[in-house]
Amino acid sequence: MTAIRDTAQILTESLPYMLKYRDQTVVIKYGGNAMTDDSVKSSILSDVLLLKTIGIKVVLVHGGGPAINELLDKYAVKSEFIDGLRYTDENTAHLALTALAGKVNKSLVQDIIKLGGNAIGVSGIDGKMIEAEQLNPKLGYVGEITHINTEMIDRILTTDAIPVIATAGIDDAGNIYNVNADTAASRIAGALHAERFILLSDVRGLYSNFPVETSFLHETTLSEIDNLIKKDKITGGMIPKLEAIKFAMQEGLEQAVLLDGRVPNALLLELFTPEGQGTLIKKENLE
Ligand SMILES: Nc1ncnc2c1ncn2[C@@H]1O[C@H](COP(=O)(O)OP(=O)(O)O)[C@@H](O)[C@H]1O
Ligand SMILES: CC(=O)N[C@@H](CCC(=O)OP(=O)(O)O)C(=O)O
Repeated sequence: MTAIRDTAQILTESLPYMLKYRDQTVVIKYGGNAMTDDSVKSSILSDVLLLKTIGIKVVLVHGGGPAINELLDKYAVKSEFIDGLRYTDENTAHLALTALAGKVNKSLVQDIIKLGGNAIGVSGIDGKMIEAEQLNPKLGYVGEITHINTEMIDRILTTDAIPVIATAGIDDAGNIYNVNADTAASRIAGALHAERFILLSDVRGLYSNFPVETSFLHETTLSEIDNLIKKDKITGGMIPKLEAIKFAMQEGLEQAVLLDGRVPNALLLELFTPEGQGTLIKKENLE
């Protein structure tokens, strides 16, 4: 009986948050290592489906670095990263699109349908959703995003299906670009004026002295992040993530959350409890 009462209490306490986010847009970036474990994937997708079911306009943007690596290995194509971005020749750009828009995107759609929901998977090249140009000749077909067309996402959001977006870019000449999924997701969240933008990763959030647990930051600002980067307290894959967020904030995104996708029901705990779980990044401290 107590357990049932506890459940009822939890549901009641989450009501204000459910009402807060109903009809609001929540963009979730899913990628990296949080993708490789099937039980983690299933927990994340069932949370995503629950958000959709209670009336949140949820948009799932995904990467899939490990799936790209696997396909490149299969064809014995070597690849290297320069400052966190994969050097991409034309063949690699097509293989990256195949891995992301084919394997990863369709398996996410399949899993959402298996859970009882509905999803429409599209890539950034469809409908010119993600327009891009060459970022740097040294990186080959790595794209710099020039424009996000939100029309198709808006249309899917009027249906019962969750938009699932594979991040690839295209230019008017039809060249396909490999774009960093954190960057693409940040730009999509900015263009949609999302109420919440959540980046799922395999770390609890941001630390001022990684990995010292007591240095975990529940909340931070862009200027604090700049200071930490200057002091070399933020390194590796976290830097492009934060740069992507910073850029999107300059374009209008209000906030972003770094969240550990490995924690069961991380999305529900983040959105529907007062404490939150990850690191909330704001433009500036308004107090
Ligand atoms: N200050 C920091 N706080 C948190 N993580 C950090 C920090 N500095 C570096 N990192 C590293 O950044 C990693 C997250 O980036 P990355 O592995 O690229 O994520 P993804 O799961 O999207 O591939 C963490 O696993 C951690 O090793
Ligand atoms: C240019 C570039 O580096 N693109 C990434 C795209 C995938 C990605 O970003 O996926 P994750 O979110 O899983 O890391 C790549 O080729 O790995």
